Amino acid sequence: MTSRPIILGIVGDSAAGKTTLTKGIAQVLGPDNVTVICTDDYHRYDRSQRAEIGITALHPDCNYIDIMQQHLSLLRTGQPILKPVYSHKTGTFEPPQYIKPSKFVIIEGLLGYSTRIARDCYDVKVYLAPPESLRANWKVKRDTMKRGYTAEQVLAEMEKREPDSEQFIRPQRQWADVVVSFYPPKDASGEDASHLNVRLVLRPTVPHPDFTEILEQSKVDSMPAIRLELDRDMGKPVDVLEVDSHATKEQVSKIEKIICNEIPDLLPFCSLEGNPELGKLIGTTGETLESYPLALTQLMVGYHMIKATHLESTKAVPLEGSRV
Ligand SMILES: Nc1ncnc2c1ncn2[C@@H]1O[C@H](COP(=O)(O)OP(=O)(O)O)[C@@H](O)[C@H]1O
Ligand SMILES: O=C(COP(=O)(O)O)[C@H](O)[C@H](O)COP(=O)(O)O
Repeated sequence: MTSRPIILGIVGDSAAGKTTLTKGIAQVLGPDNVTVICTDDYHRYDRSQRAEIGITALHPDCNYIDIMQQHLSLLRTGQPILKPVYSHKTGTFEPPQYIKPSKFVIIEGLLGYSTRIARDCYDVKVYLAPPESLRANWKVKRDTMKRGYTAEQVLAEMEKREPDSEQFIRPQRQWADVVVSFYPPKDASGEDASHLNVRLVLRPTVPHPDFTEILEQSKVDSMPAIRLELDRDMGKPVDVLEVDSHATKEQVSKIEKIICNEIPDLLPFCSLEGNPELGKLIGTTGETLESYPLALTQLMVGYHMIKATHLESTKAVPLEGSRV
């Protein structure tokens, strides 16, 4: 048991898939072990005030970033918070909620990495970056089905938000340890969620599993379903792991082994054998979807969270003679 919660950040634009990935990871780690916080609750203005002022929810001035930061720092040290509550249903605020952090805390939202103090609170930072066309489809589908907007209203809102997306949301990609982009394969006719590939940008800000074997294989085979390349992201060197939707169970299990060999207690949480929830997600219409690219994404995030737990428990044991 670590002395403080392990904090995962999931940041990205509206409808980039933050809530979906958060739910999947919470399911994989066991919902009772996870506290989820959505930073939309820190909006400074309600929906009608925003319209009146002419500010979008993506602008830092439209959010209590200072209070979000304070709460992040409290959660990191295991302390409770009294969190504001924003309702996407009514566009107004509801009574605050008392929240005590569990073993793992997932903070998902638009501006989670916008300040250094906030960034320093996370153990693992993920940024979601689907292609803009896919995000627009996801947003139209979700906001028309679940948030009461028309498709025209959603598209007009996206256009209005674009300058703030460019200035405040997308630059946060640079702070992520892992950038996740689900994308449709080139030959895909639609955007069936079970057929999306994933591209994982792995920054050297955290130590990733040793994928040398995959790198060697990628040099020999032409376009294997799972491949690793050295690349650059925002100008900086990174590893890129890509998983195609048609990867086989054997190929996925091979990666799983590489990851779990290093951290055996990942197995019950994160292997296809050990956890039937891995790689599953609930689609917009409530349907259950299953995908290996999603399973490996959840596995990678789980790996970093469990690893952070180990690092923390090593730190928590004082070295002999270190007490004064
Ligand atoms: N990995 C994914 N695969 C398939 N569909 C997804 C995925 N992530 C998100 N979606 C779709 O996009 C919609 C918006 O995702 P959501 O998680 O609500 O985004 P956010 O929380 O970033 O606003 C969801 O309703 C779902 O239909
Ligand atoms: O962009 C988002 C964030 O939510 P998400 O990342 O889940 O899309 C919402 O549009 C704002 O919170 C404003 O809400 P509203 O639409 O209620 O005015």
